[in-house]
Amino acid sequence: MLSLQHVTKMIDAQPLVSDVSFDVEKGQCFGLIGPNGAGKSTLMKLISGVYDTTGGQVRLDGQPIKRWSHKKRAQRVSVLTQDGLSPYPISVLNAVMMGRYPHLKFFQRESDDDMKRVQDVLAITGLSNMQDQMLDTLSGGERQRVAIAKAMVQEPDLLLLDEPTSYLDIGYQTEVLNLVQDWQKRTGLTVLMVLHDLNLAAQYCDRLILMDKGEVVKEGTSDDILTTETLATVYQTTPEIVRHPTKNIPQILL
Ligand SMILES: Nc1ncnc2c1ncn2[C@@H]1O[C@H](COP(=O)(O)OP(=O)(O)OP(=O)(O)O)[C@@H](O)[C@H]1O
Repeated sequence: MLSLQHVTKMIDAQPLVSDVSFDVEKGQCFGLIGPNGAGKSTLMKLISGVYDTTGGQVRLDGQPIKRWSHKKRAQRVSVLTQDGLSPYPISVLNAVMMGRYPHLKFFQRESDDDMKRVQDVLAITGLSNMQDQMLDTLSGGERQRVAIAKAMVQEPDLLLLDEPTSYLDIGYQTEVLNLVQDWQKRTGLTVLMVLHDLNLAAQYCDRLILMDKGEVVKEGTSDDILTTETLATVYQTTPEIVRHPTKNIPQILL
């Protein structure tokens, strides 16, 4: 579904991302992990089309996304960042409705069908009773939920999340990731997310890609990646690895 082939990005003759290749199949959730400055956000910008690649290609369903129109990209790829939606004084309903815009023609008004999709998503995300509330009166966690609802009504094939849980307490962290996971299972959505929390990455991602200095160090399951030896090669620490008592996945202790 998503295929990166020898993707490289240079800025001012500095390689920010070097020769990165990997494939994500439809319906999979991949986690992008690695230390600060590893190139994760740059890679996300290359995939979403914010940056052009200096070398190599990003393909979606076999087609180079570089050649896609902005509109087509907006219909198929949705991006969620750590900040969620900015706290503008617009209602939750209107903010979520904006997710339908890539599907509307110029000056076309939202149809009853668009409104139904929005109402369905507000119900799924538990936002129905907040739909008239203004975004700038919501907490960061609530705004992140609105951002997910907006992404859902966009009905993308690929969801890119760049540290979606950074500013959230543990309750909201699991809420946001559970919402994404339920959505993924319901629709076959493909997900690529940057996470600093390696324990959450192990719990929510099918496979992990460990990056350092702009390169992929290793790709594999959480069992392949979350080992003391592998993590010690890129993080300046040697964590203990334990098994999650009920989920049977590796978890780290510092
Ligand atoms: N526009 C830019 N111009 C020059 N250098 C940049 C630019 N954007 C990022 N960099 C540099 O590229 C490197 C990778 O940055 P990037 O933000 O992709 O890393 P990251 O893995 O997402 O880091 P973090 O986990 O800290 O968010 C860093 O050294 C950063 O300073």
